[in-house]
Amino acid sequence: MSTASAARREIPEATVARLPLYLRALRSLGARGVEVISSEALSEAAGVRSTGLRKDLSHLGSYGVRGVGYDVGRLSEEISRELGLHHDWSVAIIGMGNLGHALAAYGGFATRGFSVRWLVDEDPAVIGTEIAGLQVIDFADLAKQAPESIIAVLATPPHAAQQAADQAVALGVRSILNFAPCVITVPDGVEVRKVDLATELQILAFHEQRGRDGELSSRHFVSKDSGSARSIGATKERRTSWGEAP
Ligand SMILES: NC(=O)c1ccc[n+]([C@@H]2O[C@H](COP(=O)([O-])OP(=O)(O)OC[C@H]3O[C@@H](n4cnc5c(N)ncnc54)[C@H](O)[C@@H]3O)[C@@H](O)[C@H]2O)c1
Repeated sequence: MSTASAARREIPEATVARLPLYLRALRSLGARGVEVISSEALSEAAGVRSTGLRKDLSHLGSYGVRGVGYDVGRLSEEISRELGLHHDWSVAIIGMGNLGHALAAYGGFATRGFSVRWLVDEDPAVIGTEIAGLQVIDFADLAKQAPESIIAVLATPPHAAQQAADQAVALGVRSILNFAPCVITVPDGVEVRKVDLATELQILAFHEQRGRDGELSSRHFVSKDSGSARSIGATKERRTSWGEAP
């Protein structure tokens, strides 16, 4: 199938969200010299059910070879292409406080095809300073320097996030990763993804609490205040079925 027709193919949002998990697992397998992988082993490596994985990959037109599995290199290529990772993306971080500093200093984006090229702030005391080898600029300079297609990472306080998003959108930004704990409104055609560690912690707390409640009720012979109950909620060690790489 041509790249153009692949680009037109509808892929469910839930599948798109899992593609990076498959890609990470495949790259790790490839780095360890694994050339072919069964759907079961790949699903385990990615932490996804194998039936879901087969369905997801069928959206890409990848069905693997029955009884053999998926070619690790080829599938990595297909997923990378589908995710648009065959060229570098330029990223602007907006809000250069604690989080902005940490994100700017993180080297892991570049190895995955995302170059942090602009650091933006509105505070005159911050503008002009150098962070991780880049000079912090304001929106006016971003407008002069940035090409059309950039991804904006919002790391402003929540009260400033909407204004910062509006300014980014006015510059033509169509992709925003929002770290601020608030909802931002954007016009049609602009994609917003949200990262919120506090929400993830709350979900973990929910499961931790459920696990503890279940443990306590099933282990009714252990007194709650005896101090003898084991720690609970530990995750089982995951084992890969393809064994260790040579
Ligand atoms: N998603 C997460 O898991 C997560 C984790 C930590 C922090 N946060 C959030 O990230 C944001 C930043 O946190 P922080 O500790 O770095 O804050 P901070 O106060 O240290 O830094 C915020 C920076 O944004 C700048 N700023 C404010 N308004 C701006 C605007 N309109 N345009 C450009 N820059 C602007 C400020 O000058 C400052 O440099 C907060 O919203 C915080 O809640 C999210």
